[in-house]
Amino acid sequence: MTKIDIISGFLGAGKTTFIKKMIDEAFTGEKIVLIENEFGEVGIDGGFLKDAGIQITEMNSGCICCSLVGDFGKNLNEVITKYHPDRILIEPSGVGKLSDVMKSVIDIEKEQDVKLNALVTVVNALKASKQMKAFGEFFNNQIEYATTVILSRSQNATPEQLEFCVNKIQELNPKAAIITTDWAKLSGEQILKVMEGQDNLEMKALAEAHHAKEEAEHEHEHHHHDHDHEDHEHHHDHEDHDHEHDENCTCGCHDHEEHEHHHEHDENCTCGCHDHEHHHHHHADDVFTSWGKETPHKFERAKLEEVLKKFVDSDNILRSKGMVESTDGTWLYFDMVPGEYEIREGEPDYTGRIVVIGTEIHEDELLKTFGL
Ligand SMILES: Nc1nc2c(ncn2[C@@H]2O[C@H](COP(=O)(O)OP(=O)(O)OP(=O)(O)O)[C@@H](O)[C@H]2O)c(=O)[nH]1
Repeated sequence: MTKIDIISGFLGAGKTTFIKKMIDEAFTGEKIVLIENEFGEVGIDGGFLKDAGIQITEMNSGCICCSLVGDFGKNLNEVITKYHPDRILIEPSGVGKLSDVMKSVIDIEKEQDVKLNALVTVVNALKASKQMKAFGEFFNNQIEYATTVILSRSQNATPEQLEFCVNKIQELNPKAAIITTDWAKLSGEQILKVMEGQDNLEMKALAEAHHAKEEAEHEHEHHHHDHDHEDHEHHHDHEDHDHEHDENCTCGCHDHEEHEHHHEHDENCTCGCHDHEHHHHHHADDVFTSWGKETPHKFERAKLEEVLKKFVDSDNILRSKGMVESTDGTWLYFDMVPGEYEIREGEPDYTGRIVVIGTEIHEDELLKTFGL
């Protein structure tokens, strides 16, 4: 029996850092496969466990819960048949919906000797409330379906921030265990006990129900499209119907009251969706854009800092990471999430790689910013 754990969390929350800790401390002796889904085209994280004997499967250029859903199921099946691992860790892209990833695993449970095990969501304690507001559709889904929520950076949060964050999480999911202690102070074993100690039956049922509801609404939208021009009255019926369903919209647009008048107010919604009349669910691919570049360019460390500082201050860049050669011959690995960035030295890689993910990003501007 292979255990399948899903470690979700918004862009830059700390999923990879957390997985690394658990592999080092809690999964020793187990045969592990890590399936990593990076939203960006250029895989960055894959290299870090090369030497740890962990089998890594990277799926890039899209989201395993939307554009890559079929490939994901196939990949998962192959991994199980080929490696018969003790445990598969799935790290969905930061903008994946946990319920959709769960659904794919639940489908595989019916065919293979596997068990959907821990449902963990990593949340940045310093940014949770802002991200919840801005990207609710993706962010909240990851919290709603988790059985364990683990806070990253809790050591840097004020007591008020921490309490506020926990209250918000509990509003969305009163049942999840929430790990609020700085995870560096906890052993991997302690965390594993919490992760595996939660019953996930209810969450699985909810995820299946959620999926079925989305499918039905999707059908309904198609139906709506089909009848748009043929039958005017019918069209109006459906419009009213849309209004009735406003309160169920999870699009992350902040003002649901205004949503009732969505025809006039479309342009104010920040959800990135261009067509409110017909789309009540969004795919990450519609809302977030990722840009990736492989480059031999040598960077001054100061220049890289300047770029990352600019990103930290911007409203639309949500994540940047990569590794580049520096002008002094060392290699600079960098990570940026809203509010913070870090640059550290690392091993040379086959070429420099840069990823930027955000809501309104333009390739030509980014090339200019990086001096490429
Ligand atoms: N101070 C602090 N930094 C953290 C913590 N967790 C993650 N980070 C930093 O946050 C950045 C992003 O962490 P990752 O583990 O790569 O986050 P991720 O969720 O895998 O990010 P994606 O690649 O966007 O999916 C890195 O610079 C980490 O060092 C934490 O608990 N405390």
